[in-house]
Amino acid sequence: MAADVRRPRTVREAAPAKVNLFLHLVGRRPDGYHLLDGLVAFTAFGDRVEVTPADDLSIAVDGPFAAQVPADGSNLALKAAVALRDLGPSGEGAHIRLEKRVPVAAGLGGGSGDAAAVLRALTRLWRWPRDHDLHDLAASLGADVPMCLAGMPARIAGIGDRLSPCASFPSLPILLVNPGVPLGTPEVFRARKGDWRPALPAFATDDADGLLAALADTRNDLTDSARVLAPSVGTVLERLTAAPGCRLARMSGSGATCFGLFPDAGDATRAARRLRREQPGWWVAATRLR
Ligand SMILES: C[C@@](CO)(OP(=O)(O)O)[C@H](O)COP(=O)(O)OP(=O)(O)OC[C@H]1O[C@@H](n2ccc(N)nc2=O)[C@H](O)[C@@H]1O
Ligand SMILES: Nc1ncnc2c1ncn2[C@@H]1O[C@H](COP(=O)(O)OP(=O)(O)O)[C@@H](O)[C@H]1O
Repeated sequence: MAADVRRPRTVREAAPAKVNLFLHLVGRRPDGYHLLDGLVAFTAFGDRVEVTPADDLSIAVDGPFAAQVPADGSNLALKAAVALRDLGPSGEGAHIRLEKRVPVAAGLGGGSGDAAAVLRALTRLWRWPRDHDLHDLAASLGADVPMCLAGMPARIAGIGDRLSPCASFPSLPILLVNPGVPLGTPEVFRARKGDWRPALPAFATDDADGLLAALADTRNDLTDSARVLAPSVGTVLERLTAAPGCRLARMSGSGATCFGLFPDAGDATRAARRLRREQPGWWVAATRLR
């Protein structure tokens, strides 16, 4: 029997939620973009992307947060597909199904993660060489897209587009909590006041205790401006800080999602249950770093 050389009918890719474990602002470029020093990691929780062959490019969005994102050419997932197709020789199409499970404008890199997952999925569907370098294409879609394309824990520099992957990383339980207030990234950067910091030297991220100790000397420099725009960020941080077993409570990216790191998964699950009961309007997800 001849080998099956047909194209795959469906390719699925995860779009994990991104978490900024710390985020320091170290300067500003003439074009207004901020220079960052940070540590980014991904969670076992995220959106899901599925691509199937089609003549043209199209997208359909479902899932709990589908109503909050456009299902047209302004969706970053479809923009990524168009940019990739335009780079290739054959002008192929695909239908994209996006399951939107991550809250939108939430500091979890939702749109960037979707764009990165579409790039991974389509290069598989269209059988592009595995080593094709998509960094510049990803960077043209957004500062966060290259880190989402790499999809691994990394120190970040530049405007977030320069990555130094971490050699090893603990699979710590993490609780993600969003107070249900969308926060626009440009508005939060614009509202930020204060000086620049020097970039930190590299530090080890091999085990939970070492990582938590190193993170104690860091922060998210966008927290104060996010709190001014969305005071409920402060309430979420207070509740996470008070949760038994929470070793670090902090905002991710430009907010408003905050996270708690818990060495014990049982503590994270119990805190999630309590917060869901007491704050039914909040979005709460207990997951792990990966
Ligand atoms: C803040 C971060 C931290 O990881 O995450 P999110 O809160 O978006 O998840 C990112 O830097 C967001 O990256 P991303 O959302 O891809 O940004 P872009 O679309 O390129 O830029 C949106 C706007 O944010 C501001 N921006 C973004 C990145 C950066 N290093 N400096 C900036 O000042 C600029 O005003 C820019 O016009
Ligand atoms: N696939 C997508 N997922 C989320 N947001 C998207 C997407 N495509 C476009 N957007 C738009 O991008 C903006 C930022 O959303 P998102 O990427 O979730 O936030 P953040 O940058 O805070 O992580 C929103 O205003 C949203 O309408």
